[in-house]
Amino acid sequence: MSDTIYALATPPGRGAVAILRLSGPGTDSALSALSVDLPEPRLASVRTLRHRGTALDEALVIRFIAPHSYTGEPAAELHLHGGRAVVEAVSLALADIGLRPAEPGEFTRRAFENGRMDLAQAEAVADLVDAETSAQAAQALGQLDGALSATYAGFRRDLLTALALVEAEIDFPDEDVPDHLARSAGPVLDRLLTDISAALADADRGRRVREGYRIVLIGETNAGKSALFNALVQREAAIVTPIAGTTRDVLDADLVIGGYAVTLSDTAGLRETADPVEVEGVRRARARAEAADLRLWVRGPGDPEGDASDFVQPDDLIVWTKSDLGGQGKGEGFLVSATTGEGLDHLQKALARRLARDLAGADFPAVTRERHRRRLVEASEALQVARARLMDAPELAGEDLRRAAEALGRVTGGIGVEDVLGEVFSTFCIGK
Ligand SMILES: Nc1nc2c(c(=O)[nH]1)N(C=O)[C@@H](CNc1ccc(C(=O)N[C@@H](CCC(=O)O)C(=O)O)cc1)CN2
Ligand SMILES: Nc1nc2c(ncn2[C@@H]2O[C@H](COP(=O)(O)OP(=O)(O)OP(=O)(O)O)[C@@H](O)[C@H]2O)c(=O)[nH]1
Ligand SMILES: [Mg+2]
Repeated sequence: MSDTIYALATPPGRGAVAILRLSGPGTDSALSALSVDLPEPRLASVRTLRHRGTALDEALVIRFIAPHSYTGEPAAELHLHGGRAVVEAVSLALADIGLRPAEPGEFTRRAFENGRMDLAQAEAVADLVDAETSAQAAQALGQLDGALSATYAGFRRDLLTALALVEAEIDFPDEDVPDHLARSAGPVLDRLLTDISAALADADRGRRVREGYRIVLIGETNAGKSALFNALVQREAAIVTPIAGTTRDVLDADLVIGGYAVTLSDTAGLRETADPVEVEGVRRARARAEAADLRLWVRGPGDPEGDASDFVQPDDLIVWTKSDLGGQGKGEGFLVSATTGEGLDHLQKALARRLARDLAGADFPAVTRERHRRRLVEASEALQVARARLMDAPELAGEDLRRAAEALGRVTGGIGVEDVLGEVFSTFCIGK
């Protein structure tokens, strides 16, 4: 049996109301120990909390009985007056009564362990608490609602159908014509492989929403990258001087464009140089540009005509700077001035359109974390091996399918292959 835990559910410090949350089998006795006459479950009730003869607060108490609580255990919330002394006194009283301060994430961990939510939903709780943009919140809420879990449940259903067919072939090999397996399990596996490849091809979308879309400013020294960076983040974050080679480190700033989280990076200007500090800066600039989701190729009026194919990609955007100096730009791209602000609005709108193009999708992404992507890759690899062995070595194919099922199962956690196989097999007739 688990112990009974407590934690402050609201931010630390002074506030109008502070909420202490309790969960575990000792919840009701803890309430009684605070001389609370137990309220009706789920009915907010005002009670005076006392400990060792002293009144601590007049609190709003909500009591939950198992399994109808967030954790699935007996639980309670103490809505206190949000003064530091009140919170401190009630916390000390709970510890004195024998409750233990919760570890980070422990309430949600208990909810997971008690089957109130799966692993992907538990991750969604963390994402929702961390969400700072509307897109992050919407994605986390969808995942909490089970959208990601449903995708994996679909994959597993197809996989287990194929596995059941393979197992049937192994158990009753003589009853079928030789190409039975290829005809029955083959198409199921092919469709699943196609669906998983599509999910992997789309794997960046969920990650870009959750972690932020990475935009990197890249170009020659003195092109005006740092001035543009400052204009976009609306503060003097980067040093701007007329000296070529001013920026050496990569400078990151978080911003929100069109409801999406963006990490914008300013980098060292690209040039051949003997200065070892700048050489390292240029190396970092290139590495960042390569890893980015979008590069803005920043070009000054005096920049040489260059072939940028080793650091920009076809879908990247070109920004011509210093339009106030009379330059018109030398081709396609956006014409801006960090000094006057000309063209910035236009550029920002184009960025918002690009974000919407890359991040908005009709379907909920199958991947919002690297962990999900790795499991999908694992499953896809095992499935390809299984597909190739289906005819000649059904026993081995069966093992590969189990490996794939396990990889997929780990995304949402908990469900063993055997459990679900039992479910699938129960719909089959004997001898079929
Ligand atoms: N005060 C408060 N606000 C909160 C939470 C909380 O725990 N306390 N939440 C926590 O993060 C979120 C809400 N999530 C919750 C999910 C389930 C249950 C719960 O008690 N479920 C029961 C009863 C459902 C019902 O009302 O019918 C159940 O599922 O059986 C409570 C909160 C956001 N707001
Ligand atoms: N008139 C004008 N000058 C600009 C503009 N943007 C940048 N400059 C000037 O151009 C020079 C170089 O600007 P930076 O932003 O430091 O250029 P950079 O690309 O970051 O250069 P490195 O860090 O050396 O790679 C500075 O003197 C800026 O004041 C602009 O829009 N208009
Ligand atoms: Mg710079």
